[in-house]
Amino acid sequence: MNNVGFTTGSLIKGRWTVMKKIGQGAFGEIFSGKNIINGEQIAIKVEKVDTKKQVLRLEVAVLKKLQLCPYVCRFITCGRHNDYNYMVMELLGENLSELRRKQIDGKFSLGTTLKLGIQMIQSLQAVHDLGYLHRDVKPSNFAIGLNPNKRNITYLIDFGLARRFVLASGEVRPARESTGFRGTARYASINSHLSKDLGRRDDLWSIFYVLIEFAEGQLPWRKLKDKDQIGDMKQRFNTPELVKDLPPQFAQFMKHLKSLNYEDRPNYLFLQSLLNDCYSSLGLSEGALFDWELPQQQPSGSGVGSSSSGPVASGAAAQQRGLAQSGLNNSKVLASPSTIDVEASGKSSQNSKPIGAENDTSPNNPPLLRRDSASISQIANSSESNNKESGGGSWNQKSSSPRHKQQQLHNNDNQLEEAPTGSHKHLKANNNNNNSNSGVQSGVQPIDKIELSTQHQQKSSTPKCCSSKCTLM
Ligand SMILES: Nc1ncnc2c1ncn2[C@@H]1O[C@H](COP(=O)(O)OP(=O)(O)OP(=O)(O)O)[C@@H](O)[C@H]1O
Repeated sequence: MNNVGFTTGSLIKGRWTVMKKIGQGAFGEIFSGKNIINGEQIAIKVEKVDTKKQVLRLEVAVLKKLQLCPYVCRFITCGRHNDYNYMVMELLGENLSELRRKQIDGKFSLGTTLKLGIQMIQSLQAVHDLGYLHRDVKPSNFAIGLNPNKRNITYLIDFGLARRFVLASGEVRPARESTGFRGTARYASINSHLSKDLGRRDDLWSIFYVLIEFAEGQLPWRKLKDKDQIGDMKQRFNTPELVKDLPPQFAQFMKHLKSLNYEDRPNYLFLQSLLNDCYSSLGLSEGALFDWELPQQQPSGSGVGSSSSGPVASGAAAQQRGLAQSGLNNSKVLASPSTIDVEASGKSSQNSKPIGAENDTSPNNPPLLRRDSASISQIANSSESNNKESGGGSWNQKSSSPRHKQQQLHNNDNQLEEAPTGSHKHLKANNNNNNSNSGVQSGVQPIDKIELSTQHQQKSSTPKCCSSKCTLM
């Protein structure tokens, strides 16, 4: 992309100075920058105004509506500068694809994988409960916080392929007969390969594949480029064989996903409980550090999130990592988990804090959920499982998380992962079949219209900072 108008030193609206390019996606470029008035570090996503398939408008619309979710990147403002539309947002740290590639053997420890899985499920649940599908879940679309005290929080980014899946009535939109492929080939669900309309289950399938890659360092179809071949291989591996080298909870995870129909609400709590149980069986403490917080895994400084997580006691931390990597179930080794946390991270209040109740989604208490009484089978059989969805918009708006309060106050592994394919970018032959069997149109234009036409209904949750300024809106 010829980025005239967005070069280092450019000043946007007299407030945002552009620093350096930090990301290149299929749909635009991302720059780091700074608010010259208050010094806040920011990220700016830009898209040329004459780009054939513009997605920033949709992304802004979705991101604004998701601002109450503590696991979604904070939106700051948007507008137009020279020949570019831009969106200013919170600057995050490295994405999970970059972090995985920095690990020994290109994989995360099982402990880190499980904790990431729990956070990722929580963020997707929040998005779904607000009535949206993400449709491009992949490691590079999750980034950790930039500040040292947020490097244990994973934020979902990139809503360029998001889609509203509920009608104004709150019911799930009827599935379209054929929609074409949506997402990124490596992580897309089999349904996407089959051109089926995507539902909440499909975002969870992508999380499932992501977690396998995190834990094993690879997926069986990693070397394939052709999306149809990848789809074929996913079908072949659509059995517990895919997770035979992982703890049994992964097979149970898969079983639950397989049980879901298009319109079903996944049992997010059950899936998190599985990961939580697996984590407990490793004997790791709730406050255990993520792999990148451990001393030998400090970022090299090349990424945007190169902050240190504080002083370390390398022996304890390395021991923790070794245990997690090996998957040993030896709780005695970690007999003093809080000591390890305190020594290793220097931020004990956060990492060694007991985790709250199952529905606690506080970002400062993110890694695990406590399952005190209900057994997994009880949870699986609860009313949350396989219910027919009756409405979205149930994100916990009473969240007392600091992030939530803050929002109210002021409001690539891309070569490896491949670029996303979706309605915005690859309007392929399948679009001929995009007519809905329900009369709901498909493709980017109708989706945009739906997104934008629903804006006013949700205005109360829209940050004030941009309501009048956003030329994109
Ligand atoms: N707020 C942010 N802070 C820091 N880095 C970011 C931020 N937003 C995006 N990035 C970086 O830029 C990369 C690309 O961003 P994004 O996914 O939004 O663009 P895209 O054009 O939609 O990409 P893709 O084609 O991969 O879907 C991300 O993987 C991430 O590394």
